[in-house]
Amino acid sequence: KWMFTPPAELRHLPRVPILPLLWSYASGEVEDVRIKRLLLPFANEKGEGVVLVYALGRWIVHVLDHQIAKDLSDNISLWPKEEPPDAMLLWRFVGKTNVILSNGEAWTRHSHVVKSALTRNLPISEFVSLGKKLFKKMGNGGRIKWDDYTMRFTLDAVGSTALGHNFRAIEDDHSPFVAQYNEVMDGIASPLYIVFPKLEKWFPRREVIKNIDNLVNKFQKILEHKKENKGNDMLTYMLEEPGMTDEEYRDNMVVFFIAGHDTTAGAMSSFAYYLAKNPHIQKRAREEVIEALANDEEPDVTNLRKMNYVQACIRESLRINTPITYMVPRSSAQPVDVKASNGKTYYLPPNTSVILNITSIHHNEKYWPNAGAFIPERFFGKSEKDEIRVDASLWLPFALGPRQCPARNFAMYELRTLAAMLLLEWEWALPESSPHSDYPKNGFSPFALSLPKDMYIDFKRRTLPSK
Ligand code: HEM
Repeated sequence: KWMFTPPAELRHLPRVPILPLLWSYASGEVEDVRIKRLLLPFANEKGEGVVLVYALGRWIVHVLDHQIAKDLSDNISLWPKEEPPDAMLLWRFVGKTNVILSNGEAWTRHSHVVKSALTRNLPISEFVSLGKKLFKKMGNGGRIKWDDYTMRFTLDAVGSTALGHNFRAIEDDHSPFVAQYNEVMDGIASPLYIVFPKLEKWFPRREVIKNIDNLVNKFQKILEHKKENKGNDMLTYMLEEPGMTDEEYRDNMVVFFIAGHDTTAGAMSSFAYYLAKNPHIQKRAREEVIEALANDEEPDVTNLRKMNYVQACIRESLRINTPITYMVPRSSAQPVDVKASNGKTYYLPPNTSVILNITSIHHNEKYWPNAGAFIPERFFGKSEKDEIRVDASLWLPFALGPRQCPARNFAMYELRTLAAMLLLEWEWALPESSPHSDYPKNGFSPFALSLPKDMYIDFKRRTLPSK
């Protein structure tokens, strides 16, 4: 028996061959490529709905079958989120009592407050004004590092709509908040400490800890300010819901930042990328925007709803380069037999770490023929007007069941607003010899995010800069 043998209770499960996996880790391959190259072909060849994958010193069950994914997601009391390693510095930043990490009754309480804050208001006009700022910064266009611009846009979007606070990520290249936030996230995500969380105890990183505490303090100050100065933002709405401590309010605000900005930015980068690669799709989407806006100057909830094709392009971007590669591990205290759509059952012993693998479901040829191709028409029925309802267990960028993303409507409108504005005011193409010319190259992420990195795009103005 060697160190890569799974524990006895898991050995009955099909396991992805270890050598190609180790090679993949050693060569720094990103998650989405590894899934499409190793996990998915292995599972499909054997007709398996779950596979065992070795990662970070342990064996984890990945779910690739949509039926199992759905059953697990629907039953959140049987399948709570697993508690991640104690020592991780992430907890110092987000705390443990917030909507994304809690389970059971605590989760119900947090989720109620967060959902009601998110549904009070759809801030489309705020997205429009941030879009204008972004375009002003883009000047006359040229070669732009689009993943950086989308990140600044979504940071300001979540800052202004969630906290009612302007972090000046778009207008100020040296925004102190952006610099500090990035430094903290880079520190937390240091690969060495992710692989060996115990190092955090043995060799505490004082500089990183100081940065985190400073940043948490900033959020605390914003919270105190907000109590006296109510606005039209989620924090104000949350404060109107009783039953949370100051610490819990603050931790949930940090959660909004972490969950809300990279994900949406990645989706926006992918959207522009696929339309750059497919000029005919870009052209058609633009024609739709021009027609839907008609005499309106700006996107609003009514004209955005007329942009079915743009919406399909966004949904297809979220499928093909899904920002959250797979979900946070779940584990059940009880033994469970799970049943795949092909009838196979798998026995999962108590306390097994289970991961729902979104990328693998989005790239399964059985569900999505020609899965590697960007085809917005997948989301239409006979005509563009009759939008089909895709089975929610096959298109799951926002997850499934009670714990799916509470901000999916917010994020979709944020994406639709910027997409419409972009199509109206700009044309864009991928530079010749772009490293992304075959497929979008995502950055390395210890948090299972698949986000295009260093993605330069050439932009050309269609209209005069807005005043
Ligand atoms: C395109 C953008 C987005 C994508 C693809 C996305 C995707 C997801 C996914 C897959 C989950 C489930 C994670 C899991 O259970 O393991 C989730 C949860 C969550 N998301 Fe999003 N999200 C996006 C934008 C946002 C935004 C803008 C916010 C906040 C303003 C947000 C807030 C949250 C929160 C609070 C949760 C935790 C819900 C819970 O555990 O009950 N997300 N998101």
